Amino acid sequence: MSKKEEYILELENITKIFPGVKALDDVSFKIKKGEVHALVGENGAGKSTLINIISGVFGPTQGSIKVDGKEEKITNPSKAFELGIGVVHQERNLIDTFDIAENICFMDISTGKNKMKDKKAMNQKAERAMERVGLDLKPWQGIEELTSGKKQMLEIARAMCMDSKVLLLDEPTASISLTEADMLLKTVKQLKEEGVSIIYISHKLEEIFEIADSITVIRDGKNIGETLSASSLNKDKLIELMVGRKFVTETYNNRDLSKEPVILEAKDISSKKNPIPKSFQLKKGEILGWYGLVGAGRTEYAREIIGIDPITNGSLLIKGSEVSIKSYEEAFQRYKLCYISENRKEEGLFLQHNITDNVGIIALDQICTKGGFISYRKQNEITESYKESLSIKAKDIFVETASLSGGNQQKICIAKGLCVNPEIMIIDEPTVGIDVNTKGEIHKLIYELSVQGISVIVISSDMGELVGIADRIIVFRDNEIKGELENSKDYESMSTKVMGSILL
Ligand SMILES: Nc1ncnc2c1ncn2[C@@H]1O[C@H](COP(=O)(O)OP(=O)(O)OP(=O)(O)O)[C@@H](O)[C@H]1O
Repeated sequence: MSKKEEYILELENITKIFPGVKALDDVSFKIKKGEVHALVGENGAGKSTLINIISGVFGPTQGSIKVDGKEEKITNPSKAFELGIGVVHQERNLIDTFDIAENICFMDISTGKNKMKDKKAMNQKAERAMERVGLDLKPWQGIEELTSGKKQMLEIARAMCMDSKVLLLDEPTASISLTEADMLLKTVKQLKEEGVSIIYISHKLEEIFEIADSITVIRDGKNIGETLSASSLNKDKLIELMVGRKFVTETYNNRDLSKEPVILEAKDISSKKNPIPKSFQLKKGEILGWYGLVGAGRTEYAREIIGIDPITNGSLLIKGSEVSIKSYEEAFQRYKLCYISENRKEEGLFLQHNITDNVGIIALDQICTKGGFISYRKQNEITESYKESLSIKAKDIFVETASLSGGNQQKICIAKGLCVNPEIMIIDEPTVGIDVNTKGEIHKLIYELSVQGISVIVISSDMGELVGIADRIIVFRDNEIKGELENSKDYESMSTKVMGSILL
């Protein structure tokens, strides 16, 4: 077989320099037809930059790309589409004013193949695409009301129906349910059988070992060694290659919190949106895990507690006194209760603003002078101190937050939460899309906050995460609390108990 036939995509000596940052430094790898090739590396290693270069979002500073043996200049996304390169980026790329079929057939519309004239054909194409990924929606439905998991699956369906020769998937399972993820992995395997080549990025290493044939490790923008066959590696070895040293998972021992006072208590609270009553207690300095699959109703419950969705029945007590929180502003200003959203890009940060402005907006009461002026000196001092204490990796505090890695963005969200001197923190999916090393750092941070006396609720779909750090775990399913478990810190026995509660 000639080289032209063997490799569908070849990246040669790709370098990308952003102002002040060398995101990629001489990266090369090749991918064969019908191969699943994983790209792994820590947050900020340069994986998404590579995906953006292959899909024509921006060009490389140096280096070349060959598609099917021929050198190509992929100067824009339409060119990538023409070459048979489909992509699902980390950020959602759907148009709210388009219905499902129009979103799925977007490239047909924008390249003039179907100028929305043949709606029936579009609907049929959308139905076939959705069936392929197990989405049971109508093609004429709007997309605004869809959950982020469904939107993600829609983008995957769209990329899959483009008849791509190469499909780029950048963290496709970060915000979808386990069932959806299973379906996605099955579809990836099926596409591979059909001869499609797939570049797959994920921080979930189990997935990598389940589907990848070959793996390229990127560290600080550089290739680490040659492309490796997945079967020659194990998880520990892969982590070592990613982080550049032996990696040891920190363990947090069980604590006796029986004498600590209850800080937050919900007694049978429910709302219009979520009428099933639920109760729990949170002690001072406790880490309480809320486990459940995506869609189990945990975020909705948190929204009731922080005053976004009004509680219609039951009572909420803070330090023993019944409270009625009317807004999130009241939650954090008056009750020192802060919430860190799972959706850091859309709800957690002003992405086009720098780090110090993101922190300053929350710390206004600390940085405003008596005359109402902002003290930028004070604002920068506060931001610098969080940059230091949370080990936020950025050139300086004036860097645009959009350009930072997911892990560093998450730390800025935590810094913003800390600005209100919280007594209670609810952190929703703290490590989605975060690499194994930074995940460890964030767990340590949460543990340290709890040792300082802050009570933390961690909402997570990652059982390993909760078994690692939580003192107790509450299990959610279908908007109900199905169980409450002391954490033995033994993963096997906790999984059995959690699954037992879910199935009850
Ligand atoms: N538009 C940009 N302007 C400036 N710097 C950027 C830009 N995009 C990315 N970077 C920087 O390039 C480097 C690589 O980022 P990239 O997003 O490619 O990493 P990643 O491996 O995909 O990380 P993650 O796993 O968090 O998605 C980082 O230092 C990032 O801050």
